[in-house]
Amino acid sequence: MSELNKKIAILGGGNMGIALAKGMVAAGKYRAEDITLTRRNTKLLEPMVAQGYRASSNNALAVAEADIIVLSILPQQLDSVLDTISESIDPSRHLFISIVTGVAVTDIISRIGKVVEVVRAMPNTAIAIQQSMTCIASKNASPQNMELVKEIFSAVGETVEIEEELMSSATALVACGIAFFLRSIRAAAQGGTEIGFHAGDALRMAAQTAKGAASLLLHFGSHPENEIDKVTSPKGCTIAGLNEMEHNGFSSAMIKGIRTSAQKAEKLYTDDK
Ligand SMILES: NC(=O)C1=CN([C@@H]2O[C@H](COP(=O)(O)OP(=O)(O)OC[C@H]3O[C@@H](n4cnc5c(N)ncnc54)[C@H](OP(=O)(O)O)[C@@H]3O)[C@@H](O)[C@H]2O)C=CC1
Ligand SMILES: O=C(O)[C@@H]1CCC=N1
Repeated sequence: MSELNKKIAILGGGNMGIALAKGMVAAGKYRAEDITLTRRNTKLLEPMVAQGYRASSNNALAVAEADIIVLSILPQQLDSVLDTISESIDPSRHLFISIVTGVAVTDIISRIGKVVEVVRAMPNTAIAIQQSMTCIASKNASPQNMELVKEIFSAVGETVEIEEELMSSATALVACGIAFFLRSIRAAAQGGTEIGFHAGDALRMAAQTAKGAASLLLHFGSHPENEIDKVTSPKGCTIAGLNEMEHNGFSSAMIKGIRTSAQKAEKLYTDDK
């Protein structure tokens, strides 16, 4: 069965569920009519229905009609959703993709009570514009299904396969990371406004500069310090600004924030029990 013929049920049509659905269709590999999004308040899915997607509040029916099931609910919503779909699951047919933070493959299997293939994926919100960084891991998926999941997420950005044990770290670095970089861009724009630019101009200038910095690393495959060395003139203003930031804990704040996020991600599901 080609990807274009597979039916997909995205359980949890919220921020990520919608972004994934849109990204998959925009990438040209999937049809909106083959994707069903579920949520309890289906009224909020009407704009998606207007674009050809299917919407439902019936998770069990959506699963029964699908080949691929994407779990995109919050960790604290997972158990009740799995309980409502367990009878509709056919392990010989269904492939599960879970983007739920902090939930292991074994957690899903033991809640369902059936040995289904589960691939965990950790994308970020840039999936909406096919610019996600998605980390993928599984303990029990076949190589073919791993390949299929990689293809799905490659259509909406870059992918990397990691050990499942590193999934919480991946959550902090790539999923939460979007917010961390956005906050640093906001801070740059606030600095820009203080030194003379209108807020809108400062934000555009900061965002394009951040894009340029990331693009340099991705284009040359270089280390940030190599690129920084090219900016910092001796006795210049860049090193003066950089050192002031470091004296105030810039790198340390980012490192500690990422570590705290990873620790929180690891406990999101279990702490809720
Ligand atoms: N946001 C992000 O950047 C990222 C999030 N994640 C993970 O992805 C998952 C989804 O996150 P996100 O999209 O941000 O969260 P949202 O809260 O936006 O989406 C969750 C959706 O699940 C729906 N939902 C809740 N209960 C049910 C139910 N019983 N049946 C069907 N749908 C239900 C909610 O709608 P309703 O209330 O109408 O039912 C809501 O639309 C989380 O596990 C998160 O940790 C992973 C990577 C990045
Ligand atoms: O904040 C959260 O818990 C989710 C998981 C990763 C990004 N957002």
